[in-house]
Amino acid sequence: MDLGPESGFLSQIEILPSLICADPNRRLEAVRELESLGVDGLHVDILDGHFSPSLPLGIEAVRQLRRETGLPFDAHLMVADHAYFIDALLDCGVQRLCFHAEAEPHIDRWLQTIQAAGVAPGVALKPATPLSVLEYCLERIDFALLMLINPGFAGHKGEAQVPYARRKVAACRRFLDERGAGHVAIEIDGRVGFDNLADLVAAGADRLVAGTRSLFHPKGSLADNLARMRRLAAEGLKRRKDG
Ligand SMILES: O=C(CO)[C@@H](O)[C@H](O)COP(=O)(O)O
Repeated sequence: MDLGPESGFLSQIEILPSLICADPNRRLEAVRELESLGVDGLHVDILDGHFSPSLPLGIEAVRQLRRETGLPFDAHLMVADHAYFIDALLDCGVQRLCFHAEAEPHIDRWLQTIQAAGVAPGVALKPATPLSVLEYCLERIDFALLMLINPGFAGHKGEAQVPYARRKVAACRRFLDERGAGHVAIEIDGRVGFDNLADLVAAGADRLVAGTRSLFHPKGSLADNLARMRRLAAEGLKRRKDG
């Protein structure tokens, strides 16, 4: 699905700061700074303490931030109850919305609901979930979100990226291309860092969820870290294009 320029998302490799990685006491300032730096959108993680073991950001916080910024919201549900959260996020005004295939027996129904609301739908997969789950979603989705860690915590608290991250991203790119679904973007989430992002882009990732190992890395400013991410993303894309 090509949403075109009205989707609000701009560049080829997108860098999407993960809101749960910003200092909760400075979240609004961080959003303002990120907007001034020209990021492509904000990644909005919603965890419910049930499907995923933490509760870092609530719907009301998302609603308040929505009023404060014109940046597109790229929402990622890691929840058990899709009826409540999909309705709430559509009401908040997000531009993209994905949910986990593992948590939903009626995937196609929710993709249609999201699409009918004029929002770009996506399906998210936990690390060990096979890509075959995407087979009959391809006509409906704008993106596939590949989690490269198990849903739960941003970097300071959680586990390492899975060792097969690059292999899964490359396999997903092939899976999509072989089915004529090259327009479906691959978004990657979980420990995307300065050390691995060029490789992951070279393997086929189009959208990078930027967290504690890159954009919010404590050693640099947001501006410096973003510039470094952009350089590495461009290097990875060149490698992908050069084959
Ligand atoms: O979604 C989650 C955890 O469930 C996180 O992966 C954040 O979205 C990004 O944080 P880093 O792993 O990049 O620190």
